Amino acid sequence: MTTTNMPAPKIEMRDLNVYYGNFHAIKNISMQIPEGKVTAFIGPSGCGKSTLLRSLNRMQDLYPGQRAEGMLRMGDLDLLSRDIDVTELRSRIGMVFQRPTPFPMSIYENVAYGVRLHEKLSKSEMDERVHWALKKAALWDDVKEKLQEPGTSLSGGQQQRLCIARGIAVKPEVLLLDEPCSALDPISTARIETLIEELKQDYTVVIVTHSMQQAARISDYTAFMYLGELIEFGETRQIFTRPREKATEDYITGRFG
Ligand SMILES: Nc1ncnc2c1ncn2[C@@H]1O[C@H](COP(=O)(O)OP(=O)(O)OP(=O)(O)O)[C@@H](O)[C@H]1O
Repeated sequence: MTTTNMPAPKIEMRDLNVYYGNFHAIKNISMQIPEGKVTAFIGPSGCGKSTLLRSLNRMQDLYPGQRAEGMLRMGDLDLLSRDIDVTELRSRIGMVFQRPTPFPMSIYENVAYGVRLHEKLSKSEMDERVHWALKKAALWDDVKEKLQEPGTSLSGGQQQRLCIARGIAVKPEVLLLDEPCSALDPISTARIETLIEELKQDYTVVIVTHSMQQAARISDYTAFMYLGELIEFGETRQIFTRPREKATEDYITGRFG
């Protein structure tokens, strides 16, 4: 499914199907995720948003019995290939989860850990990278005096920003966010939303959200899913003001079901 005047695609999928055993979770989805924009996946619980998101960086491989078929590419890279190096892939397509998941190590190490897996940096280069990522994640001022304290000592909102810092420290091309604000208070949510707006200058962002307001505020493109199908995909402004499908309209106006 494409829309007019769409920016260049970063990730393309065609007739993508994902199964858990016999259960058909993602049904024939075709979509182009635009580069340098924020794309939101919305839809009622169980429609397949997280499954689709996890398929993009093969986090879905961790779910037993799952399989994916169809076409899914980032440039020339076949994202469904058996031969893909998933560790390398996840450094190019990073992910932040619903609940903040800091590693049981210091704030500094939380950010440096992933970088060490992929790059050989000197101590000063690593210090610079950690500083850069924490600043970009709007966390530096909160933690600059206590980088050696455990990541788990931070508040929930700070932990989520730490996870975003960890995600961007490896300089991915795409950042996947699976309901990143669902465990956060409104102030932390607002900070993360501002951060996402800034991140799209450097990254392609895909976010799963249950909040219509959040999708409308921060995304450029929106995909509405229902029962594993992509019902409508387009510019967020169009989806929220002139949806083409009745189901989309019912969902965004809260009349669904
Ligand atoms: N590990 C699994 N094994 C079997 N079925 C699963 C598994 N994970 C998800 N499913 C099923 O796949 C479908 C899509 O689930 P998914 O979590 O992707 O939906 P979602 O739209 O992200 O839901 P929510 O908004 O509630 O998080 C659901 O019917 C769900 O029950």
